[in-house]
Amino acid sequence: MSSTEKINLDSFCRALPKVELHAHLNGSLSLRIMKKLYELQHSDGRILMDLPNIEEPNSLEECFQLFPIVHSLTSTSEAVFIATCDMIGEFYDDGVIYLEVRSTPRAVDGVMTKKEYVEAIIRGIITSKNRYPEILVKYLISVDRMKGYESAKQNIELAIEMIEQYPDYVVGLDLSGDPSKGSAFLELLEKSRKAGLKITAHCAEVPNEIEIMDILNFKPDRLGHCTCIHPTLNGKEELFQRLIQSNIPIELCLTSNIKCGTVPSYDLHQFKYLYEAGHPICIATDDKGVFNTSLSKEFELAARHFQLSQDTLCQLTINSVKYSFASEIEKSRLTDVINAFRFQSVSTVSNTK
Ligand SMILES: CNc1ncnc2c1ncn2[C@@H]1O[C@H](COP(=O)(O)O)[C@@H](O)[C@H]1O
Ligand SMILES: [Zn+2]
Repeated sequence: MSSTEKINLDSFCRALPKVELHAHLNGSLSLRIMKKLYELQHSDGRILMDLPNIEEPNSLEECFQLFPIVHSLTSTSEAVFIATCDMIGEFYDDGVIYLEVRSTPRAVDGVMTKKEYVEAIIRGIITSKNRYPEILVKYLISVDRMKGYESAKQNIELAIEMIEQYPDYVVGLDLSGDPSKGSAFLELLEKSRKAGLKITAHCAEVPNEIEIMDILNFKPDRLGHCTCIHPTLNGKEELFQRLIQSNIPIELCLTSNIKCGTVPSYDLHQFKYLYEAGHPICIATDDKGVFNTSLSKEFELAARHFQLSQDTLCQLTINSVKYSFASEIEKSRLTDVINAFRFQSVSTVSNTK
């Protein structure tokens, strides 16, 4: 690729109206936002720990060591609110028109309850509607597989309460957390499905055939990663075929998998096999702060490594709208925005020929 082609792809990916379906709030905080939150703690005289040098992780283990550092900066309702607003602002600046942010309710003794944590995020989303009217934001409440049954139950009950109170904002549930630990709590997730919450589950970030089959049989609305399923990535052909038959849309986060070391190189990412099989997929960031990426960069990487045309990138974004947890009216409006861009960019290309 020549440098002019690279610049063209860069600016196309930035201009493309994008849809982000897999972003963890605390993992998405850039160094700039972390420094701002740190200064805030400092000025309040509430320093919990010094902000260490945040190095990019080289493994899943190193990645999971970073989250407690970020969590120490979002340990009050006010900090969670600011983090939410600023993170939405960064996605907006990157050309994202629809964002589903996910986050695990966290209580801090004597400072914040799980409900206050969730309400701070919702307040952040509502406030951002005025600041950034062109981006529509929804919230998925996360269950951390590592934190045990009681915590999972609390989060799910809270999610059920919140979808009743804030149906425009809280739309789903996310199963996440260190994939090498804990449990998927599928029987609890069933309860939230009955309450109308959509479900997305991290699946197969590490090899675990039994759990992968359990998750596929549970049929979440979407899946995250699905890395160790293809035979070239520590999976098996039967598992891959079972995944393809499920037709469940998969959120793919290229840089996250490379930096966590679960995929050896971009060219060998499961994107290739799923895209070639015509499986429903979407491009997402996972933790744009921790992995120092952006949704535009992820689109650019996918385009470069899998030879995707600009029109295919538009189509992938339109597909993401389809797999989102937005309402049908919202989906129709978002699709119109992307189609308008697609039409305009096609006519610009033909006019310059
Ligand atoms: C890299 N791959 C991943 N796999 C699984 N879970 C992940 C993750 N990246 C992030 N999280 C989950 O998101 C939390 C941070 O955001 P919140 O505090 O919820 O906003 C992490 O503690 C973990 O539970
Ligand atoms: Zn994730």
